[in-house]
This record gives sequence, C-alpha cells and structure tokens, in this order.
Amino acid sequence: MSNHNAVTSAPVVSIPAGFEGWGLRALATVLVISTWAYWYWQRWSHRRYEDALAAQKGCQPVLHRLPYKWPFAIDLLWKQYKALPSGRMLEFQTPFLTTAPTVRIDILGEGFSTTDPENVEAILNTNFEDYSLGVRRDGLFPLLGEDSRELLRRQFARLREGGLSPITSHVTEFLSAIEAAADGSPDGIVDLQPHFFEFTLGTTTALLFGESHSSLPRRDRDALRENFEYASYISAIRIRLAEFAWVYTPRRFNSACDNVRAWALFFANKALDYKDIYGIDAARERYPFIIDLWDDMRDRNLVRDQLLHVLIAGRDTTACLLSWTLFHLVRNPHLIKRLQDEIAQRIPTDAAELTRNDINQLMFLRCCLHETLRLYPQLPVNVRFAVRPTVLPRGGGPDGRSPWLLRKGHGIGWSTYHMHRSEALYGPDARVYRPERWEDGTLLHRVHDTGAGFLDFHAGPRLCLGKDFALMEASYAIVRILQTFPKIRLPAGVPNEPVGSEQQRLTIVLSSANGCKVLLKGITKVTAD
Ligand code: HEM
Repeated sequence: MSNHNAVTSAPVVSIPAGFEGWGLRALATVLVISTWAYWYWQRWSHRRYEDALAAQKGCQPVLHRLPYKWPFAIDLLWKQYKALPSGRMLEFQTPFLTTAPTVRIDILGEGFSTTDPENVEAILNTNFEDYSLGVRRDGLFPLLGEDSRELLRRQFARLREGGLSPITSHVTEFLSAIEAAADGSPDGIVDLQPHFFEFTLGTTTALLFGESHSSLPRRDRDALRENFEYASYISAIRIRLAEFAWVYTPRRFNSACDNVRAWALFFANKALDYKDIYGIDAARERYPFIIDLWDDMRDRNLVRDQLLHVLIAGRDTTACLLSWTLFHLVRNPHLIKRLQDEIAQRIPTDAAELTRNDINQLMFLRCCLHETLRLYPQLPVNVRFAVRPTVLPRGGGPDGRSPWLLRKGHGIGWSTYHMHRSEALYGPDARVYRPERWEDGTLLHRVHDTGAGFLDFHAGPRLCLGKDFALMEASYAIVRILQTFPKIRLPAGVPNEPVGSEQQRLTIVLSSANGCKVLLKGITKVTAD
C-alpha cells in the first residue's frame, strides 16, 4: 500500500510557465560548450607539442611573407585572377615566388611555397610519409575514382620489358594526319599541338585498353575525346579551388566524367569477356594491362579507375612535351640539324620500326627532352599537406637558412616551374632553351646534389611510373617527324619570342596557348590570286 502510494505520490517537477523546453536547450548548450572546449584543448595541447618539437629541432618561423593589403590576402587572389587572360600566369608569379626561396602566403589562411631544392627533396623523398595529396584527390575523384599505386608500379615494371608496338602504328597515323593537314592548309602551316594530343590519346588508350580509341566509330571517338578534355579541364580548376572544389561542379562535368568512366568500363568489359571466351593466356596476350589489373583486383570498377588514373597521367603530359620541344626546335634550326645528324648516324636507314636500343643511343635528343621538361615541367606547381608536424630543412629565420616546422594539416606548395628557371641553379642563361647544357652530364649531377633541383618526372616514391614510356613515345615521334619532314621550320610571321614571353595555357598540365605552328614541307604553297 505504502509502495503504491510512493509511486503515485512521486514528486512531479513542474516547469514554470514560459520555461518549457529549457532542459533541452541547457543540455544542447552544455554539449556545444564542452565539445568546443574539448576541441580547443586538443588544439592547444597539439600546438604545445608542435612548439616543443620545433624548439627541439632548432626550427625558426618562416619570416618572408608575401605582402598583402586586403583581409585574407584577397588582393593577391584578385591580381592572379586578372593575370589569367594574359596567358603568362606563371611568369606573373615570378616576382612573388622568387623574393625568397621559401615564402609564407596567407591567402585564405596560412600556407607556404618553396622553390628550394632541399625542401622539395624533403617533401618528395626524405619525409615523404609526412605528406598527403590532400585536396588534390577531391578535385580529381569524380573522374578518376580510387587509385592503387603499388599495383600500377608492378604493371609498369612489366611494360618496360615489352616492345614499342602501342607507339609504332600511331606514329604512322600521326604522320599521315599532319601531312594531310599541311596539304589542306592554304599556306601550308600546320598546328602540331592538337595532333600531338590526338596521337598521345591513341597511344595511351592502346597501351591501357589493348586497342586505341581510334578503333571506335568516329562519333564515339570524338565524344570520348571531348568529354575527356572537358573533364580534365574542369578537374584542373577544381584542384586549384582546393577544399572548395565542391562549389565548382558544373552539370556537364558530371556527365562528362560518367561518359569517360563508361568508356573505360566498356574496354575493361570487352577484355574480360574476351578472357571468358578465349581463355586467360589469349586475353593476357591481347589485353595485358587490363588482365593484370583484373588478376589483382577482381573488381571491374576498380580496374576502370586504374585505367583512368593512368590515362590522365600519361596523355596530356606527353603531348605537351612533344609540342614544346617542336615549338623550340623550329625556332632553333641548328638544333634540328644536330638531331638529324645524330639520327642519321645512329638509326639504320632501313629500320622500319625503332627499338628501345635505337632510341637510347640518341643522346642529344635526350638533352632536348630534358631541356623542354626543365622549362616546361608538366605539373608546374604542386602541393602536399602535412599529415603530422614535419620539419623542412630551410626557409626559417631571418636569413632563411634554418629549419622550420610545418604544422599538421597545413599545405606547402612548390613551384617546379620557377625552380627550373632559377639562375642560382641553372646559371645566367637559365631562361634560354639550350639543350647543350645537359651534354656532359655535370649539370644533372650538380642539380641532384642540391636536392630535388630537377624534377622532370618527379622524385621519390611517387616518381612518374610512365617515364620510360613517355620518353620512348616522344623520342619515337620526333625521330619520325625529322626523318619524314627534313625541311620542317618556323613559318614566316610566327613570332620567335624569348622564353618567358610565350603564351601558356595552364590546366593540369602546361601547354602552348598558341599551339605549335610549323611548315612541314620545302615549298610553301602559294595561292593564286
Ligand atoms: C612527359 C610526360 C610525363 C611527365 C612530365 C610526367 C610527370 C609526372 C609527374 C610529375 C608525376 C608525379 C605527380 C605527383 O605525385 O604529384 C607523375 C606521376 C605518374 N605518371 Fe607521369 N608523366 C609523364 C608521362 C606519363 C605517362 C606516359 C604515363 C603512363 C602511360 C604516366 C603515368 C604516371 C603515373 C601512373 C603516375 C603516378 C601517379 C600517382 O602516383 O598518383 N606518366 N608523372
């Protein structure tokens, strides 16, 4: 009875009128404050840990800071935006990025940029594990999906043992296409650049898919090329928007990415269906890249993602290498003469196909490719983010010679473009296209002794996996162009501007804004009127 009473007569907490719901609000307030306090305390103790680490390693802060006037350094962003249409964005950045080898840039938060080879060596090699790609992955994810570098590394090791067949037939197609373009042009002038992009799309798809995109009907082939180019173009903008990549996702971007991904899946399925019908050995013979990926992944979508990853890494980079090399060769006829002599000496005149061995004999050609990659590095600027506090060897203190600490989560950019044009590293003629500088091999040793002073194909564990293929492909094409069109030259009236004043197009890669215009044949056609 008494128990019953205890239950029924339990005191009821009555909430005064007007205060209903306060219990919940108080709880929410306590939660917010305690979460914030916890976060603040974590941050504070992490900062203390980082400061102690910095002191222990003798670090000093980076004191060279880019001056700015508007909050969050918006004026620096605005100046860059205004410089965009000039086609000389990287040149515009030169005075900013070379005031000191390592500078602090406070655009929308604290960030750093370096052109110091010792720092770049620490980022790419010595302290590689301390960094992630960070926001770059977000920018590219809709197009590329997941990537698995370890697996690709094995693939490329196998490729280096193979022949150059994915290149051979495409070079022939490319030569016919440029000859037809010259014949069809009223003044005989051909812009080689778009042809290089078509050529490298053909070789890279042949390498990866087992058959080139040119095996598709014309409509599909054009759709694939256009969607791929559009998706790469938008991805380049998204990468620059960093953590704000999500704000720029035009509707066509998603459909272009879907289309490219669908084509990659189409080729993967084709190879896997072939395997089911003709067996694994026949399929491996015909579609080695896809079948090897399948062996390891057993997932069609993951296979597709790897194919796209390599397609985007390999296609535009090699096209730009070719385009800039020919751009400078036609402006320097003595270099064409030297290359033609070298080719005549080293390549048997009756050689229907070139071998790796033939190409490896062409030392001066390799110097030209080095020189192009020095002045026009593909991925001219790059960025990494610290996954833990990490020390960079130089840039701290008043003279910029002390180590300094990059805090966890902070980004560091480096400009290969500006480093490769530095007089301190490459001498007073650093801004001249002069392949001879590489000839005796001492320059290469010297710049490697400074740290990562020459990044043709990057350095450290993320070194370009397609380096060998790219060099073979570019060399093969150049040899054939110079053999087939010995009179190739700069058309009259096309400017021969000094390095640095040529107009550039900066997307993920660095191409020539005005293409690569040449005359292929001895006699310019004259139109009768
Ligand atoms: C002139 C031509 C090329 C240049 C200058 C070049 C340059 C580079 C650079 C700088 C990187 C490092 C990117 C980074 O980690 O930030 C890279 C990575 C890579 N490249 Fe190349 N590349 C070229 C051609 C190729 C070709 C032809 C292929 C394949 C057919 C290829 C496949 C790759 C792959 C798979 C990676 C690894 C990407 C990663 O680990 O995320 N590259 N390349």
